[in-house]
Amino acid sequence: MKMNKLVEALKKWIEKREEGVEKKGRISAISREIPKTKGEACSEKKSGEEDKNAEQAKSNEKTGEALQAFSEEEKDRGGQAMRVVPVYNMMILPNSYIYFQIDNFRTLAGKTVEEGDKLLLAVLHKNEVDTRALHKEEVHPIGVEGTIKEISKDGYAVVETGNRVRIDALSQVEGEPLLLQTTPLYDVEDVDREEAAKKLQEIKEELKGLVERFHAGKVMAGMIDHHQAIQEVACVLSPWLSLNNEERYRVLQEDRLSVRTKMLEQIIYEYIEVTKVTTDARTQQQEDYQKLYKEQALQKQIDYLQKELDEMHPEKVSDLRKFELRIAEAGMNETAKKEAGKILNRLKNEGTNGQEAGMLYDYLDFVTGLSWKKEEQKEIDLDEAEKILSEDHFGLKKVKERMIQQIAVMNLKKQQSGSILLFVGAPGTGKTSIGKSIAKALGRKYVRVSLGGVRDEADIRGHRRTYLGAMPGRIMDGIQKAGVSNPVMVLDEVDKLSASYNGDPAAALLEVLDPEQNNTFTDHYMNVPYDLSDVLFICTANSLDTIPAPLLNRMEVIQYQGYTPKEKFEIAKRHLLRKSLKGVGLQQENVEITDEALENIISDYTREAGVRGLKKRLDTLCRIAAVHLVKGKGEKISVGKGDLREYLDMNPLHRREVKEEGKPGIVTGLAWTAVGGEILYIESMFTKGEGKLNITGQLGDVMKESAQIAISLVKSMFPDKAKLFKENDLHIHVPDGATPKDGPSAGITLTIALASLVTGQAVSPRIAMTGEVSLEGLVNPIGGLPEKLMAAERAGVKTVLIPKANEDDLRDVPDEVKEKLQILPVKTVEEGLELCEIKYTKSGLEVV
Ligand SMILES: Nc1ncnc2c1ncn2[C@@H]1O[C@H](COP(=O)(O)OP(=O)(O)OP(=O)(O)O)[C@@H](O)[C@H]1O
Repeated sequence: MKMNKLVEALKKWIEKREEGVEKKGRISAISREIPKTKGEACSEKKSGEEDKNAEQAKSNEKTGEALQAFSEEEKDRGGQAMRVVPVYNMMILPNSYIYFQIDNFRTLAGKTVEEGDKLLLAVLHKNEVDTRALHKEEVHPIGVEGTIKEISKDGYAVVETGNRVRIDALSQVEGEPLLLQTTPLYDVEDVDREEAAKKLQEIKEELKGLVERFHAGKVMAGMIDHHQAIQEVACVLSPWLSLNNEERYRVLQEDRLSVRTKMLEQIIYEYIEVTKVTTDARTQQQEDYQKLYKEQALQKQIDYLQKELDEMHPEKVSDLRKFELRIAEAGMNETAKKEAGKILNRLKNEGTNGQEAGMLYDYLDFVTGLSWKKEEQKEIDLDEAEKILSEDHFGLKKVKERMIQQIAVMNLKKQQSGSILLFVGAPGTGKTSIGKSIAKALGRKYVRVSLGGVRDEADIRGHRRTYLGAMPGRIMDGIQKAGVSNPVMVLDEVDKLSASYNGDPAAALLEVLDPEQNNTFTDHYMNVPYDLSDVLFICTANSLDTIPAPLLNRMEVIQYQGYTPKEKFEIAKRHLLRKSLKGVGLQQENVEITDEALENIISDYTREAGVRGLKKRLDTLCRIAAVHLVKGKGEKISVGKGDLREYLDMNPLHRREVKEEGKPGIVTGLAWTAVGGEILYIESMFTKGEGKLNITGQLGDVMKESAQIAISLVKSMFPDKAKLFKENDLHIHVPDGATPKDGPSAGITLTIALASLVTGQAVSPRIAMTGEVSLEGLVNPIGGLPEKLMAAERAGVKTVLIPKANEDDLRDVPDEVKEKLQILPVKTVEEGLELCEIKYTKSGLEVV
């Protein structure tokens, strides 16, 4: 903008100047090019003497008293009052035209400047100087005389310069023009004029070539043509020259015309070259930008047209295009987007019939099918959540309470996930299905991932794509099925994971569940990170024994105790029957099962801690009702206790009930199994022999050790009977022979069985017991107490001996079970013996 203004102003001025020259008679080109020599300057001075005298008089008049400031001597030496225009970083050359911005010029020269005013251009040493009180030391010794040729309305002042002068003295009275004393300086004319004219022409051509690239190129080229001397060109270019003040002054200082001309040539050519390079670079950059903008604009147009076409013919949208759209819209992170883009390009290059096309296609289909967007955090109404949980599941108070706590914390912390819960319990106790209700209560998608039998790390983390038939892992597969990034994911049967030579899946699961790492979980197949931090993980297991400790550490265990017959009855009435009816398309009124029949199904046709078997029996009854209905035998079937044998087509299950009568050496024990609690008998017997020990019934190492402890304890408690162990072989058996059993909790049962054997005193089969025993005879705590007590109650046991340390666990035992049992906590084997009425004296001598 500024440059354009300057160009305009210059143009006008040059036109005007040309007119003036025409009128007055053109100044010879040579005289402009080559400054006047001393002789010429003198002769010219004479010819214009009259005018000059008049001008001088006018100037003197203006300054008046200011002249007084010079000493008489100085006045004699030619001291005169003159307007001094101090300049800085400007190209000041004799016999040329200098262009000033008008405002700037007025500041430097004074407000009252007029066309025709004489002045002296002095070069400052420093930029910031108080020009109203200028001192000789502040200006360079050589200046240039000049006359104001024009003060244009366009905002420019033009000064025509004359000779160089040496500034001998300078004096200033504030508010008055400067007084100065100068001596004219004459150039040493040592140039060949013709040669100089030729060089000037060359420079002008070069310049014209350069300005052609500019916006106002034509105007500028015209102006260049009018320059009649190299110094004029240099002065016009002054604002754009990258020279400092001193370098500029050095040109002015030079007396020899040949050297000065060379300097100027060099300066101008340098300017031309630098400008060429920068404009070339700029043009290149502009071209690059233009190309980019053009490309973008074209791409936008293509996208728009493609979209229109796709909308008109959705059936014709190609798979590649579909992937393109899905990648753009999926909300993927940068890495995933890049990877998907790369694979899409490979697919494009390969073509749909290429060797790898199938694999590439599957990959894109998978990653673009995932939801990458973060789901919004929902505020969950606790009452509503509680209601949903209660509607779907009967009982399970502890689980529901814990879940409500979790939701409250998630609400407070504005998080979508929280602690990882591990539901442990017997099959069919509702561990998996409550996960679904939790998802419903949270208003989130539910997905179940079964980990049963997983042995390969790749099952969790996926196969690398280089494998033939590579697939994503089960976790990412689950996420894709859920279609959201924040589902409730139930990892079923984490206790059934096992390590193999293909890596440890539990270790991979650690990464999935660890909140520190799971926001960048990288499935090998996807090869890009995915944020799992919003997924609410719930794990289920039947037992804790096989879960690796590091994995267990990350979870909060919630035990499922198994249901009492009463609870099963309620579950069947409220939930299972309805589900079974729905499963076969019947209504409530099509099947009537009497309460007695239902109780009988629970007691005689199922033997389980959960309700899965019960559900199967109800399904059978509903199927029979369906056949009945379809055959037109009636709208409804009624099922009473007596019909069960026929309808269920099975014998009542053999109920493990306690024996009626006790026998020495046989004692009732309690066991915990993955399917709930069970009663078992420890049987012991002496046979003729020589002190050998026979253990049968598939007992594990720990249980065998418990038998050894029991023998040692009995020997020490009944020393007089110890010889029995030496003289006879001892056989210990635990039915069911085919079921493996292990664990230390049969310690007390084994000890009392042996005590009963050696003393010949029978223990009532209605007394059952559980507890680990130490060599000291102390009874230590055991696990699974609620299940064991439920089993005892089912089997008709009346009294149960439990370790004293397990007393607290009685809180988890249903009241109806506690009501039916006499539960006796014991600290030592001695107490146990007493309660079983085995006579025993501390000395061990008084055994009856
Ligand atoms: N408390 C309950 N209320 C209502 N229905 C229940 C309850 N407990 C279990 N069920 C029902 O029993 C069936 C089996 O439950 P589920 O599959 O959740 O058992 P699970 O504990 O996960 O078993 P597994 O350990 O074998 O996986 C489901 O149909 C479930 O709805």
